[in-house]
Amino acid sequence: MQDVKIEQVTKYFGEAKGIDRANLHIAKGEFFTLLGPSGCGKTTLLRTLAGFYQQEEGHIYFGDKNVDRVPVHKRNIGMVFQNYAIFPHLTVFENVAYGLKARSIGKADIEKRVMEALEVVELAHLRDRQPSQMSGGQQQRIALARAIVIQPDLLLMDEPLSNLDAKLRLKMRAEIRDLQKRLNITTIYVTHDQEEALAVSDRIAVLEQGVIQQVGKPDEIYLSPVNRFVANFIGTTNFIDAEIGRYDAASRTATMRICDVTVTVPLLRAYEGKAIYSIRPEQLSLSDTAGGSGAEPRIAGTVETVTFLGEKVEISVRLPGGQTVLISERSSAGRNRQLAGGKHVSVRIHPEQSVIFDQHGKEVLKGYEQSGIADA
Ligand SMILES: Nc1ncnc2c1ncn2[C@@H]1O[C@H](COP(=O)(O)OP(=O)(O)OP(=O)(O)O)[C@@H](O)[C@H]1O
Repeated sequence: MQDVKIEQVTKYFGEAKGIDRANLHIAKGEFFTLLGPSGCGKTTLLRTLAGFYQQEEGHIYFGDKNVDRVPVHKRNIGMVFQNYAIFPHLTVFENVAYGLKARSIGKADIEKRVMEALEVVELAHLRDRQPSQMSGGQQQRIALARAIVIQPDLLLMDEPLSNLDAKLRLKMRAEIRDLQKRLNITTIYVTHDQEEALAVSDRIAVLEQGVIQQVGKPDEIYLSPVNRFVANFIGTTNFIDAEIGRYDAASRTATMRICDVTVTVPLLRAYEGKAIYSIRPEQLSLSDTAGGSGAEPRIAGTVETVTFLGEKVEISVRLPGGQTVLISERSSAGRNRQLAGGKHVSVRIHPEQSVIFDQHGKEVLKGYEQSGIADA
């Protein structure tokens, strides 16, 4: 097991940058996820780590060892791909044994190690089956067993659950997480599925167009996104137009107007003008009493739609000026049963739980954890 350091790694495809100056330090035993939309460079970074691609700039270290020039088969990496990549004409046992045979390991040792790996993924009883007679989830477990049987220093997984149906995906992701923790293998996992990333990872790097935007624990990424892209990509977020008024350097606060409400908010730096108020649907709430400021600032609005989703209800509300916000409430709140399109409500905007970005969404002006909100 190793830690992994990625320093200023850049990989071009012709003129285009697949990965642009990536810096990461992944700890021993960590479950680390590369997350981002299609084409953001996740696979490029993973393949560069594996040695399938040679970076044009920067360095990669496994532990203290620089692996820039080390070929794929000498990096001691276990890999699991989306399409399983198992051999259909070999049995389960033979598939898992394949990588060990290539390493000229003795027969008895191969038998022992393959069976141990198959025990880990709970497939030992199916050792003589052909993969074609097995389910997608089982085939992916064969691929996992094959990846771990070589006792890799590093486990790389590229969208390993994408070919599975939704229910199996949930089950397998819990299994992968559990197995990774038991074996304590440093793991780098690629997905475009933010919920999956939040559920399995110790830490996540969010990428956009080849550039790492943010690295953090799942809750940090969710609650304290560093820019509009991350806030938008992870979960659902409301972006409400806001206007920052006078900044008071002594108290490091400014007045902020959203629709017809003005509050005083702490800011990280002096700023005036247009801004973006970013808040999650579950951080907004509805109030029966109409409009106004007060200790809990509220904006008057009109319900547009109410969507029942089982344990929660999503309510979209049109605010003065025409913007629509999404509010999520527990179904058991009961009250939301009486909600219907056209009803006048007021929305509690909970400024203390918000993040405020500059007008371009590039910079945080107020973080989630900054308190000191006052009625203006
Ligand atoms: N072999 C290649 N030749 C040229 N361009 C490539 C190659 N591989 C990737 N790219 C480009 O590099 C960028 C990053 O691609 P990459 O496959 O790493 O993205 P990704 O985040 O893994 O996407 P996906 O989730 O769709 O697999 C994209 O713009 C892609 O078109």
